[in-house]
Amino acid sequence: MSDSYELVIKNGLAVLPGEVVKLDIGISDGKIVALEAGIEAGADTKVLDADGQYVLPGMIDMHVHFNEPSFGHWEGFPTGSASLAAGGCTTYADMPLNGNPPTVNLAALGLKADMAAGHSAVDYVLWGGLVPGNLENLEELWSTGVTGFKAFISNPGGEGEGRFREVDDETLYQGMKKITSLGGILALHAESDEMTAVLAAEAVRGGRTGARDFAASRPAQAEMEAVARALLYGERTGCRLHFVHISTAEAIEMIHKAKLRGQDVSAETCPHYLILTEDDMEEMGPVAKCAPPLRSAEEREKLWKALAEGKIDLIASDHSPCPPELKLASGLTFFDAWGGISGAQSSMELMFHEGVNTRKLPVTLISRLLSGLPAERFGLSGRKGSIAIGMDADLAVLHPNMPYALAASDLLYRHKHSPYAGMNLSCRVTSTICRGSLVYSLGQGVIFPDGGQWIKINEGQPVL
Ligand SMILES: NC(=O)N[C@H]1NC(=O)NC1=O
Ligand SMILES: [Zn+2]
Ligand SMILES: [Zn+2]
Repeated sequence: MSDSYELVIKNGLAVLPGEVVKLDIGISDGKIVALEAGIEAGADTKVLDADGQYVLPGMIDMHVHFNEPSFGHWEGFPTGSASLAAGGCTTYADMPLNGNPPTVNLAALGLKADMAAGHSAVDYVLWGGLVPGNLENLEELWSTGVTGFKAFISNPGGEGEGRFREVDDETLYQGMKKITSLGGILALHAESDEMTAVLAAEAVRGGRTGARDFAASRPAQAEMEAVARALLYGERTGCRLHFVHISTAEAIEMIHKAKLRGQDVSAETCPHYLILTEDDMEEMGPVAKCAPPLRSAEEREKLWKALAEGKIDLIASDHSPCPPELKLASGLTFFDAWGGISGAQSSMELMFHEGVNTRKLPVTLISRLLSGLPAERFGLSGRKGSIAIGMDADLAVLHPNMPYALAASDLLYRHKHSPYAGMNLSCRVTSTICRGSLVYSLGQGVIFPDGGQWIKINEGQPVL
């Protein structure tokens, strides 16, 4: 029996659903096949000694922008996925923007899938988009295996003819009806375009173009108004909803109340809203610009409280990279600079560092937000998101006490800028395993750069 394992991870603290147990993990054919103390490795078995380290389910990052096709010079599947492998992520979801053409019909999905195939270090799923004029394309996207649909309620920015556009209210409503009929789910960037557009224009007209002016142009009520509207439409259409990158506890509370009323809705936040503040945005400059913007330290504390109370469903990075000149070129105001934070490589370390080591939250809670809950919400939990017999062997080994200063040169992004560069972290991902293959180790870097597979959510199943 022992010879049949291809890999055994020995002596680690395995983060199982609800408990942490010191045991060995036996892996065969890319699956977890044994969970017990004292597994014996055969002569041909590779052994990874995780003594003193946590073995977590690999992160499932439901929100990255890798920018292909056409904007691979901003990021790309090879570099983006390598950075995720180095951060303990084993499955990610690529957004239908900021590549061009955006993923809003079958042809564009095919283009993106071709660019990803053979170029990803870890597994992935792909989002389709809901935009004005593509209602008729949602069914073909869904039946081909997209994980769900993404729409913007505010202007997504970006470049190029044919770029992704925000939805008008009628498209949002009709889109929800259609997605309900398919059995799909709609992810929303929820900020009021009315409010943000008027406030931004006023600020720019008045010459108020600094970091704090940008933050003031996208206030909490812009997020709350868009969440309220989408919840209303969701209630009337029965559409399953997922709110991406929620930045305020008030909006989390609105979503939580909708859940209690019986709505099928989930809320995501990102490490940057839990770690950084508006003060950091002013100090660091556009490298820390994102939308919704970073908030006050007080707001950040309220978000941690909501997280500890179980009101947040999942953590995702919203890695939205760009070339440095779009952040830093001389003459760019804060409003002109690209809005998006490069952070995907650091999500697990940041959440462990701040959530577990500093704030003393349970490892099982943080792990569930990074892996278990996203898997359950997006139809992956039969294969991924937890450490259990029969699951894909998607694992991250994390040393809980390995202080290091994150250097720009550690970042595997195509462009090595991030608000986290220079930060002192207390813990470190030392190995990442995807379907039983070691894809990253601290000593060797990214090892298996092209083995990731597209996990088609709906493949082979009739569209409801
Ligand atoms: N277009 C795009 O990626 N926008 C993202 N960036 C950001 O900071 N928030 C977003 O929605
Ligand atoms: Zn967004
Ligand atoms: Zn995004």
